[in-house]
Amino acid sequence: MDNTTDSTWDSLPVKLNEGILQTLEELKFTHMTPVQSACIPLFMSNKDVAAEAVTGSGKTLAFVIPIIELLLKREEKLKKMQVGALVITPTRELALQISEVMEQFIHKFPQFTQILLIGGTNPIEDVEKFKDQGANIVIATPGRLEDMFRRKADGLDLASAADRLLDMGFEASLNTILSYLPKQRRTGLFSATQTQELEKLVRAGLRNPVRITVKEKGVAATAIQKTPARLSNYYTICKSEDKFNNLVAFLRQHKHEKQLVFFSTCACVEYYGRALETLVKKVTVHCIHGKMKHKRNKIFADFRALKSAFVHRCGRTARIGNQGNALVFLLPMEETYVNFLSINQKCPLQKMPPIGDVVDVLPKVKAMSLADRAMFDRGMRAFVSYVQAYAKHECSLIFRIKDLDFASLARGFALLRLPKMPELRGKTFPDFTETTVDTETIRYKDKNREKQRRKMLQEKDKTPLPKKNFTKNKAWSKQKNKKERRKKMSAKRKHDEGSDVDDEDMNELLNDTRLLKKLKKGQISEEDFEKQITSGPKSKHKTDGPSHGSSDEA
Ligand SMILES: Nc1ncnc2c1ncn2[C@@H]1O[C@H](COP(=O)(O)OP(=O)(O)OP(=O)(O)O)[C@@H](O)[C@H]1O
Repeated sequence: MDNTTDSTWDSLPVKLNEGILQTLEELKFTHMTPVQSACIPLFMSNKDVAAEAVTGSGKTLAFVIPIIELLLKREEKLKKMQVGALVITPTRELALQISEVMEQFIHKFPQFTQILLIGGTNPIEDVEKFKDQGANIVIATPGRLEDMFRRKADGLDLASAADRLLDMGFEASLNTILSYLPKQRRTGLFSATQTQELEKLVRAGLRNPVRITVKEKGVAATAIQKTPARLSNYYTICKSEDKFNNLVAFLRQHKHEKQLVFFSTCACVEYYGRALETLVKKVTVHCIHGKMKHKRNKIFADFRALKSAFVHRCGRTARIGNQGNALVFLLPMEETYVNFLSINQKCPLQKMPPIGDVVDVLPKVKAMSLADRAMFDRGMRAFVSYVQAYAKHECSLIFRIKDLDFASLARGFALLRLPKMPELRGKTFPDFTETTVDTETIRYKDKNREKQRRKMLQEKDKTPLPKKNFTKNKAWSKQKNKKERRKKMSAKRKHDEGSDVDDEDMNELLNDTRLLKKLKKGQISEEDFEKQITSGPKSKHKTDGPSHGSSDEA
């Protein structure tokens, strides 16, 4: 094992429980990894620990083992519903993985129970499960945990005896969670990278923590690598409009490997995921993103169960002993990001030779949008979300929204037309050709949805437009009258001291409003409305032309 130290488990200052040693032997984990040899003794001597170690470096056991050891050391035995340890992690997937590792180790200790509290299931079921099976170790995501804390009324008092680890990114709920935890506790914080947010959390949740930074074995202290040694990172440069074509070509050439494809937003996953299902034949595509409520856990389990080699993106990838590759698609103007990653994040990327056999699949994606309005909607949403995410990129010096080629991007998203959004307002895009098809005519494949859309369109047609639009089609001469009358009204206002509108004007205004209301209720026809509203001056200011005054207020 490349990433382990020379130290075996029995070299620890405090001997580990026999049950734990047996499991380690069964797993053939003979030596500790650096993060394990640093953290385990610290927890065992009752210290708080803030550890930063690369992904795949064995952080899970660095807290799972001490959790069990500390629970075993308790003088008072834990009652069934008494929480002795709490593990909080940012994602459901990570929670699931941790609970699997925990399970491997606690099955030798039947006195302990664990419960997984993650989203995607009914919280009531979790409450029932908790009451029924109890749980000494809770592994949770922050949202669900906060929800459970608040259920004190249901007879569940998680807060009374909770303990342990925190993770990043959910500051608000983590602070709430911290407020529920007992002051007397051991706390550890494990992360792959150090951020300011995390630092705040260390200060808020840990007491005089010992800080551990683990560099990979054999890597000089000056060039700490934050990605696992067995993960090779590649990048390729292509224009916005070529990105998806390149991705499809790459996936078609790597059909027999398991891949994780990351997009920048949930909406992009929804859109491109559907397109990939159609375009990369004989491959199962699972879409998974944060806005999915229910299916997420199952999809993740299905994906993990697939048997094939691995090609993955950095992050949850090259585990100890496993090989992983990552490939990132960058725009020409984003190439400086490679330097940034190499210097700031200690994450070097190698340039990959251009992908061969790239074919233009975008017309097929367009055809999908033309065939189903749901796909058309997805494309529009994906584009908008991408632009918004780009605008918010934390590295805005490199990812410059103002330099983004929207026309090329829209072509790459296979859009039929550009959406209306503030970022595009007032700009023209001669390099983007809209479809000649009226996109309003694109139908939903789903019959009910289409029926509903038609109904809504009809209703929209029926709804009277604001009065100013009614006058839009009026004879120009009348419109001119109106303009002049408005001008005079405003001149009159300037003369009038006190009230802007005199009684008669006010009456007219009220009368016009009444007419409009009648029209909206269908009590008069549009024709009658037009007639009455323009039917000669009632005003004392006869020179003003047809009575008016309510057009904008209506
Ligand atoms: N001492 C060890 N010897 C051999 N393999 C180990 C050892 N400790 C952990 N592993 C294995 O290494 C892999 C990575 O460990 P783990 O998931 O804990 O990494 P991690 O640091 O938590 O990564 P991440 O940041 O991605 O969550 C796992 O497959 C685990 O079973």
